[in-house]
Formats: sequence, C-alpha cells, structure tokens
Amino acid sequence: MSEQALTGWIDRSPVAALIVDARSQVVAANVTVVELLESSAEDIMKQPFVQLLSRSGRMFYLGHILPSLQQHAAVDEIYLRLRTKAGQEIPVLLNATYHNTGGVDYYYFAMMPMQRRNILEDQLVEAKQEAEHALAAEREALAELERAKLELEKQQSELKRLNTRLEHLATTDPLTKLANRRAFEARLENNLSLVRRDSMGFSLLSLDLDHFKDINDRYGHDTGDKVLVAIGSLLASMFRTADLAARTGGEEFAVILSDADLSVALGIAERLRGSIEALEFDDFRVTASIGVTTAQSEDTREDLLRRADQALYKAKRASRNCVKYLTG
Ligand SMILES: Nc1nc2c(ncn2[C@@H]2O[C@H](COP(=O)(O)OP(=O)(O)OP(=O)(O)O)[C@@H](O)[C@H]2O)c(=O)[nH]1
Repeated sequence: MSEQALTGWIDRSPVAALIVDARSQVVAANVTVVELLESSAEDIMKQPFVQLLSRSGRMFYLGHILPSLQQHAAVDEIYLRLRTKAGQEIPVLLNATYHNTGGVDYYYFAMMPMQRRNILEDQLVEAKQEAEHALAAEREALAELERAKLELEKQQSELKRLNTRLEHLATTDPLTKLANRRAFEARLENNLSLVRRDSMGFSLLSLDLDHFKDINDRYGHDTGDKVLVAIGSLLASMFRTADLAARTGGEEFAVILSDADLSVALGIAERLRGSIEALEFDDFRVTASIGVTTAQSEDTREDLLRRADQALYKAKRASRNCVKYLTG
C-alpha cells in the first residue's frame, strides 16, 4: 500500500493519527496532526517520531512505550506531550497498535489532544470556585442573620425590661415605693371578684395620719416627706405579699388584708396603729386614725371605699389615734 493511500485513510480522523515504520520513522500523518503541530506534512514526514515529542516525552517513548509496543503489539491511553514546530507542548493521550501490511511492519498511533479535557478541568475549577464563593456568601448571610437575630433578641429583652420598668412606675408611689392608688384600685377590683366567685373574704384598712398639716407647718415639707417614707417602710415590712399596702393620697394609706375577717382585721389595724405611734422622729411623734371594713359579696368598689372612709371619719371624730369599723 502506498504512503499516500495510508495518509488518505487517516486524514479525516477526529484524532491526530500517525503511522510509523519499524524504525519509528513517520510514514503517514493526517491533517489533524499537521494542524495540531502547526507544521506541514513535508516537515513531519520522514522524521523520527521522537522528534515530534517533548524532551521528557522522547525518553518515555524510547524507554517505555516502544518496548511495550514491541512486546504487546499495543499500548492504551498513555499520556505524552507533543511539541509543535514553535516549541509549544501539547498534551495528548496515545493509543498505538502494531500492524503488518504486505509483510511490512507499521505502528498506528492515534492521539487524542487533551485540550478538551483541560478546558473541562478549567471549567471544573471555575465551577468549584464559584461554589466556594456561593458557600462563603451563604455563610456570611447566615452570620449576618445570626447577628440580626441576636440584635433583635437584645432589643426584645430591652423592651421587656423597659415595659417592666414602665409597669413598675405606673403602679408605684415614687416617694414611699408602696403601690399607688391605681394599683390599689385594680387589686380591690380583683379581690371583689374573688369574693363574688369563691366567697373569699377580705378586709380593708383606710389609714390617715393625724394633724399631718401641723408637722409640715412646724418642721417643714421635707420632714413631712420623711414621715411618709417611714410610714411606707413600716407598711411594707408588716404585710405579706398576699396583702397590699398602698399610698392612696397625700397622707392617706390603705391596706387590703386578704382572707381576713373583721376581728382579724381589727387586731392587725390596732397593731399597726401602735407601731406608728411607736415610731420615733427627732422632736415629735406621729399618730394615725384607721377605719376598718370587711368586703361583702354584693359590694361594689365604691361601697367598700365609702364604708372604710366612714369608719375612718368615725376614728377622726372620736379622738384620732384609734381604730373604728363599719360593717356592710
Ligand atoms: N410633706 C408632705 N405633705 C403632704 C403630702 N401630701 C399631702 N401633704 C400634706 O398633708 C396635709 C394634710 O392635711 P389635712 O388634710 O388638713 O389633714 P391633717 O392635717 O392630717 O388633719 P387630720 O387628717 O384631720 O388629722 C396637708 O398639709 C398636705 O399639704 C406629701 O407628699 N408630702
């Protein structure tokens, strides 16, 4: 078979194809090889195949590929580097087979350029980098979300703290730190509904300091305030949390005594009156008048307050510094 006919076979091949003779001289090359090596068919033909390889490729061909080919008549997918006329190295995968045509030995070399694989590898690296960037962006977004969540939690707990503080301010008398009139009335309503529902009785003390105006006039308003604070401390220390002591006006106080009937309430009121009388101030003593009443299931808040005030009025009219009661 002529060399021209051999070249004709392989010209249209999608792979770079070469045929070399038993001495590894190129005897046929397809167009793909010529284009790949950026050379001409004339330059390639009659050259030893090794001249078309990189320096390391030559050593590998002579030391490994050729002996394998001679021994096994074929090699599969060997990585090699071709070298263009201009010196550029082109990675290829080589498959080679031995043929005997008309009594003459030939080797057929089919080389697949690895450019495509390199492009795929580049694309793979690019995709990996993009994935890493996306992952980093996602991590950053998650961290941002976590920061926003923490900030929100912080603001919520601050809001809760402010609400508690506001609630405290709205229900506390600033001078004595006792419950104020608003908190007192709310508790009164609540206790009255318990009386109606569960017959859970309670009593009410209405307390007014005696001749308090004289204390203010004689010792000054600041001293009057100190007296009010001392009365507040005494009330706060005397009553259980189930009860409620409140400052309901200037020098007026009230105590809701949960689960206390009239006789219990009278005993407590008398003890309170005595404790106030026993308080020691610089140059004077303070006394209080106390009115006591007990809640009835049909009582409204106004009924109860009116009775307690009437009992207090009775105490004021009597001698002051005493306890009086009124039943419903
Ligand atoms: N220092 C001080 N005085 C107050 C406060 N609130 C009310 N007062 C005073 O309490 C006095 C109450 O006087 P009155 O209502 O005449 O009663 P009183 O002098 O206690 O006389 P009786 O209740 O009849 O025994 C007034 O002088 C008010 O100015 C306060 O927050 N601080």
